[in-house]
Amino acid sequence: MKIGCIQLNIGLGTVEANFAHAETKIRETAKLGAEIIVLPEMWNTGYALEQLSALADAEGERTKAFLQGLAKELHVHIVGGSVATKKGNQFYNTMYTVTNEGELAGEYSKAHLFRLMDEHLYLEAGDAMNRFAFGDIEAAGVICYDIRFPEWLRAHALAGAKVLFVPAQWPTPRIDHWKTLLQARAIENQCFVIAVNRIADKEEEFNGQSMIIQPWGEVLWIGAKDEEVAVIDVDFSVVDEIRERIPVYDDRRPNLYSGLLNQ
Ligand SMILES: NC(=O)CCC(=O)C(=O)O
Repeated sequence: MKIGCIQLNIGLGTVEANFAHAETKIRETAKLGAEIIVLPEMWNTGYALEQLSALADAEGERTKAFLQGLAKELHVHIVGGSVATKKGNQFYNTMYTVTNEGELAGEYSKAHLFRLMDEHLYLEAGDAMNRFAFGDIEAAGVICYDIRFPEWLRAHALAGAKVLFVPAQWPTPRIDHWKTLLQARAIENQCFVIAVNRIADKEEEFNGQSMIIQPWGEVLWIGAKDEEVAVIDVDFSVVDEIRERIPVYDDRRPNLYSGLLNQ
């Protein structure tokens, strides 16, 4: 399966330019043969949180139509990163995934809000999981800071996900955390992790280094520190083989610790 990762350069609050740029890059990635395309976090607005009432996508309608139209036309599955949305009177950081037939496969609002970037002051947290499938590929999606919560990713793996998609806006000063956490989540859940970070000219420092990690922890690809489109071939069938080799899921002792986590 060919995975197209787009390390998008996102403008702060420039919604029209961001949509136009995303479209150009999605078309370019599809032309390179990608079968699944992945975008970064909050690509419509960047972290223009103070301007959400003017900029957020009402009920995600524009984003859904945009992604569904391109997915169908280009016959490519899209993990639509995430966008700032307004649902009812509240704002969210929402991921939409669509199949290559243009069907909405998943909708998820970030469950863990990142205080260091003021998300808790402007956004509401989502409270539902994000499991979906692209054909026979069982997948899940979480957003950026969510990767610091291993229980949350484990819950998605226990629900059947074999590939975890992680759109992000992860700043450069903590890029070592990013790399280590992603690798750990892949190894402990025996899943593929496909994580796409953004690029920025202004704002905080964001310099990509997106990653595709296979379930044994091997890094199959790491993105450049600049805007980049990459298409990487992955073989999802190794998940089952690795889960048989070290049967972590059979050896779990949930009775021992699930109560302890519930506090
Ligand atoms: N956008 C985010 O959730 C950033 C998370 C982050 O930087 C972290 O260190 O965690």
